[in-house]
Amino acid sequence: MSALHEPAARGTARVIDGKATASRVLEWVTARASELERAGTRPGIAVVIVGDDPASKVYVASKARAAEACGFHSITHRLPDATAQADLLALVGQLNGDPAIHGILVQLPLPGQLDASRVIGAISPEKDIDGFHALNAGRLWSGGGSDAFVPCTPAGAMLLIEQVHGRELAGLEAVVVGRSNIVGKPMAALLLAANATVAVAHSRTRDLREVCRRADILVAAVGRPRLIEGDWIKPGATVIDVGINRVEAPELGDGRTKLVGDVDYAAAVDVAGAATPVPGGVGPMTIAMLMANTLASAARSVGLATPRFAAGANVL
Ligand SMILES: Nc1nc2c(c(=O)[nH]1)N[C@@H](CN(C=O)c1ccc(C(=O)N[C@@H](CCC(=O)O)C(=O)O)cc1)CN2
Repeated sequence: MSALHEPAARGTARVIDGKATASRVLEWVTARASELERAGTRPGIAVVIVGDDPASKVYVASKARAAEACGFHSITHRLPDATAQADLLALVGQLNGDPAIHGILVQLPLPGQLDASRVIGAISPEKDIDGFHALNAGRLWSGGGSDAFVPCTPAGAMLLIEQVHGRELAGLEAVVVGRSNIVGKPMAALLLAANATVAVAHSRTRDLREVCRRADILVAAVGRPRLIEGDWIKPGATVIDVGINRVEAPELGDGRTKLVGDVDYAAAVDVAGAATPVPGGVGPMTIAMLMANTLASAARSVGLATPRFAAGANVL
């Protein structure tokens, strides 16, 4: 085992600071965007939100703020809850043809009358900064990574893993708990592309605890508050918590709530070598990587190579 892969001693998990890493990515994007604009292309992003989901409204506002801070041209389309599929598809079609827009994103989840996979399928793959279009998913799985837009949450999680292990994960076992198209599956593809040995576990996996205990890198993305307990974690493992669950917090009084991940963080830090907190771990990386994907799209639209941010190994 190389020095980079050596686990920390029990009880001393390093905190992987997603907020700080996201700031570094955003600074880097801002600098590259300004160079691109000086060369004649200002990156443009369009965010579409349908309905009034409170969390979605917060995320969309954060995306618009980040885009403006990066110097992008940014527009947000807010559509009513009862929007018809045809109207949403018409808007996507219009944005596909707008040369000032390099990245299009439709905030999920969508109201029940709308078919998310048809809407995602209507976004031009060259403007699909979420990386959810089947063509980009296929490119990711078939190793055509340089042309693919990689979904933002897994791409951000990989940058956090890179800080602990570097880019080469050969010899390490990774377990991804969760098999969504947005996180679990692309996460597995990225870990595999970095040469980790990858297992994807889910609600029907037999003896999930034992499967998790094999992991040198454990990624939790199931949306079940504190599902992963301390004794599910291999001592010294790197634990990446993608879950963002709002739970009641009686200790705060006044019926208040708080965010927790899919991992019991207090227990995990006693066992893991490194771990992401919630909030402040993977979450902030999602928006930073969205800005990086928009920058990449704008660069590609004028035939330039895709600019890439490198996190650097063992910088924690
Ligand atoms: N079209 C998309 N829809 C959704 C995506 C997505 O990537 N594309 N992901 C999530 C929501 N999301 C971005 O859209 C998102 C979630 C969480 C965070 C974040 O920064 N979380 C913070 C806590 C924020 C809080 O206090 O509520 C953290 O974890 O520290 C950013 C973006 C679903 N929909």
